[in-house]
Amino acid sequence: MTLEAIRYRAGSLQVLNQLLLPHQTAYDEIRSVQDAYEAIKSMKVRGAPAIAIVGCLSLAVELRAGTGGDDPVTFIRESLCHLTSARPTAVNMGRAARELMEYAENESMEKNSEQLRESVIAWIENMLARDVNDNKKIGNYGAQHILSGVPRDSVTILTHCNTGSLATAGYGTALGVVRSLHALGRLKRVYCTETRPYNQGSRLTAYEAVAEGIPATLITDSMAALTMREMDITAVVVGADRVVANGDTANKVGTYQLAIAAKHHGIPFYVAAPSTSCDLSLESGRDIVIEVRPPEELTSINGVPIAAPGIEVWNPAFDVTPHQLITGGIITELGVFLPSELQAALTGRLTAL
Ligand SMILES: CSC[C@@H](O)[C@@H](O)C(=O)COP(=O)(O)O
Repeated sequence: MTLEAIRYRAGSLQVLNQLLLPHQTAYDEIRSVQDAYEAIKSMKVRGAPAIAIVGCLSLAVELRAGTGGDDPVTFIRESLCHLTSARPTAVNMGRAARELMEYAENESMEKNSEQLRESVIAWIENMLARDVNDNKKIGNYGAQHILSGVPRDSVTILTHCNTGSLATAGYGTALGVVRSLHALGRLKRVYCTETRPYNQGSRLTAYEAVAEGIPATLITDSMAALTMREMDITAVVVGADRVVANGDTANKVGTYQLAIAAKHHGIPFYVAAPSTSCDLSLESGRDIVIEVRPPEELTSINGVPIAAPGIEVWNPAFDVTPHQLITGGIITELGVFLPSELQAALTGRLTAL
């Protein structure tokens, strides 16, 4: 079974409503940029690559319907600016916006509005295939790197949040590495953290693992250090929302404490992310804007209150793992790099932000 989180046919876009998973499989129609903005903000769609792809595809849908009239460039600029503001930490939407705007402006110099629309739509549609291809390369590089470090037949991975088909155009990043290990017959088991407060691990990663027959065990976030000590974890592999020039990485809150625990237990800690999640314009993780989400995500589950009424809440959605703790490496579609190697490896390959 292949999970299809994003359904796109020319002019029509549907997203799997991840707020309803794992109990209901329902697709929501995205007819406009505003629909996409709301789906991203409310986390019907989430995961750094998927946010950018759905945002841009919604623009393609509107362009195909003729929105923007004789001045598509202005419409594209305003739409991309709006979409980028939905969730600030992941860099992918901002990067896609920058690249697409540059492309649209260049195209507008020699094409009429209709031709410009067509070429911008084609650029956007290409994002889907590119992301899946990149993820498969990440899966392959990551699996080989992890296996090269161990004499064993099979490995045990611990992962966090959801970084699979539901967070990308398909296959996934950190979960893509797990998929590749499984396809090679070398995965003994993956431990997935529940990932409070939004439960991407228990609702989404567990759903993907069960659907595909990947041997997986769910743990609460507070069991991670114990699992590392007791369950012979070979490597911790997580995704990223933004990897900056020195290798510091913003990812789902809880990643930082996993990296500290992995270091304590001598377990290699990997970040798996496409180069589109890297941002060489920021020098260190201190410069990353961390999204703070509504208190209700902590105080209730599916509308049912679980916390003492009146308690104050702090709900940062992400944390930053310092590069010193990323001991295994950063797995990209271009290869696996130590944090200290990343900037040189990507310079000239990424457009400036
Ligand atoms: C391939 S997804 C990588 C990251 O975006 C993922 O680990 C993560 O932090 C997702 O956070 P979310 O808040 O669910 O969008």
